[in-house]
Amino acid sequence: MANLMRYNDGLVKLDLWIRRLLTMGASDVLNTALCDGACDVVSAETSVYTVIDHPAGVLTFTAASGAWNPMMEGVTVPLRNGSICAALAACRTPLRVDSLSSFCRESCELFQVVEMNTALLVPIFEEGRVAASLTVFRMDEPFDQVDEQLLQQYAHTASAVMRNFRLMVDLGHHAAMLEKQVEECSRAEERIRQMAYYDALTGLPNRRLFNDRLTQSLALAQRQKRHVAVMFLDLDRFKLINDTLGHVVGDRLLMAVAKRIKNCCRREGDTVARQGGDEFIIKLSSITEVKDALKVAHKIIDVFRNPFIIDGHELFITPSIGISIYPNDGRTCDALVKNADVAMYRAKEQGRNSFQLFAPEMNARAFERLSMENDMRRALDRNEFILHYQPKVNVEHGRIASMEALVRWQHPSMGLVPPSRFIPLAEETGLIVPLGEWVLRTACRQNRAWQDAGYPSMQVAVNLSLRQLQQNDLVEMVERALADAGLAPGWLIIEVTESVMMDDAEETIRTFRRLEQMGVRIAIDDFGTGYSSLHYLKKFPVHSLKIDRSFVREIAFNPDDEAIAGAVISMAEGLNLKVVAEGVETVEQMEVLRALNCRYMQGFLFSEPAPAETFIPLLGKEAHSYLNFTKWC
Ligand SMILES: Nc1nc2c(ncn2[C@@H]2O[C@@H]3COP(=O)(O)O[C@H]4[C@@H](O)[C@H](n5cnc6c(=O)[nH]c(N)nc65)O[C@@H]4COP(=O)(O)O[C@H]3[C@H]2O)c(=O)[nH]1
Repeated sequence: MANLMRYNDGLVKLDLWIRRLLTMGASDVLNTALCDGACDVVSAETSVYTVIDHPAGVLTFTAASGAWNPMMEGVTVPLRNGSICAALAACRTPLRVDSLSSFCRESCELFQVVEMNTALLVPIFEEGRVAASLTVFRMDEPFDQVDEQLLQQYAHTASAVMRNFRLMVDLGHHAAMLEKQVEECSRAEERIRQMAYYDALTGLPNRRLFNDRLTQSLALAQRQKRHVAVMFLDLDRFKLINDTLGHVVGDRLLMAVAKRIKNCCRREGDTVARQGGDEFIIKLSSITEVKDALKVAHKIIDVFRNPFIIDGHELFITPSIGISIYPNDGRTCDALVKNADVAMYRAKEQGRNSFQLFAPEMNARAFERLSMENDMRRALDRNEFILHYQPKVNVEHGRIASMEALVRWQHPSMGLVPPSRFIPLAEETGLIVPLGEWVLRTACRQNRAWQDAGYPSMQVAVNLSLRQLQQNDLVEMVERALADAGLAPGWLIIEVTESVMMDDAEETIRTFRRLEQMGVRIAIDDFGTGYSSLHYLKKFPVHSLKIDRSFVREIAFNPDDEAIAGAVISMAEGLNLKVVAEGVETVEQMEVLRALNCRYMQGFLFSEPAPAETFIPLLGKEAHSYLNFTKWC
């Protein structure tokens, strides 16, 4: 009887605690009922997560740094006396089991406490039956880093534990109860561990487990004076595959990629983890010198040479890898991963499908990027951008057929900066939107001014980036720019790369249709470098396509490039599209292209992009006599 009273007393305490949570606000409870005799559980460093499973729903509270906030206000339910089913608490600072146990013993000293590896189970009896159970899980992560799915799994486990308890107690299996319960909880713990430390899609360790292992390897490497390599791997153009072929194919590709990478890193001490999205991180702790890490990087690049066959699609994808080495490139997990990431970006800039070792200058580069971003924000107001124009020539008679406007930045200290150095940053930061509008307006105005000055009328092409294409009011912006410049829409060509077009193909088709209805012409830039989806090509209202420079470069002596260019030209003819070959630098290239029936060409052979003043003579009636190719004309 005394026991029962004590149990009931405990239950009332717990109920009181939860009632206080509901009525007083959590922070007060924190300092009163919950902390009662258990201050070590809740400190400024501690996050606590509580789930009370109730027949009418789940009540959830979160706490970070000691402040409690209701997380899911919508599901707050009133609790009836004695209807508490389960509670769950998670602490940010790793708590030793015995300190948790003392917390429970002290605050609910009358409860029977079952200790497990990382959890405590506190059955709460009422009149000889299990009325509730308090399940306390220990977690090593701050609450805000624990994902929702995992927390739900905890809540689910807590209530499953309680149900089993009730059942077993009801059946009178008191003796076996605790043992079975521990077993059940261990299995649940294993499931939770799997979710907490492994990536659900690929089964690889996740970032959390990776950090744990890296921390251990670094401690060992420090004692043994050895190296540890960290690699940051990002798949090139993965998004394109995801967007064109769908997430199911994308996911399967990631699984296959994970397998191949794992096969390259099989030594003891190697860990391949998924960082998220299409990013992987790798730890190699068995290396004796930097060379060993480079060998592995080579091996990884090599295993990507063969295509991945996913759902009947033959997919080619390449990785970009950045490598940092302990202790030279960093002594902590964060520093090593960050520097490997910086090196990975460098690998991407260098043309993808490659790896880069971290070098301290790269951080200087990151700093340079930051100051460049700041400069760029001011550059528009200061009129530091200028346009250069490059002719597209009709090689049948040597006259300029149209021109392309290419932006440059006249930087006060760096001089003339080419677009390759600032367009990607402008895209990343969103500055491309105002900059792109400036380019469009300036090119339209310039074209109109040349027409007014009596030069032969011709189209001007302007490049459009992904960010601009995603603008809701893009069509209206183009319309306004044309109207303000007084230029008829037919004199404007919008150039968009294949990959940008495919980012959201259906939306692009809608936008292009509206532009086409307005009279604007559309060209596909860098054709052949993206997915070259013929299915879509037919659907896009485009008027011309530009054969990418990479096919033109070796066309005079590489039969494959010649065959590709030939195929593109005949296909374009079939679809009634104009073809422009980009990057024509030599007479030989021009001859091969001409033999393939390509009439329009652009490249240094004819003229480099030039500022408006220098471009004017090319516009004259005698245009061909000003072009470089008069040499062979
Ligand atoms: N090696 C070689 N290169 C040649 C030859 N002929 C022309 N080029 C270069 O090829 C690029 C053609 O432009 P793009 O493919 O649209 O590629 C452009 C375009 O994607 C982007 N870009 C330039 N201006 C703008 C702009 O106003 N807006 C946007 N969104 N992108 C722009 O920057 C890229 C690079 O522009 P540029 O440096 O001006 O580089 C230009 C041009 O200078 C040649 O014979 N040989």
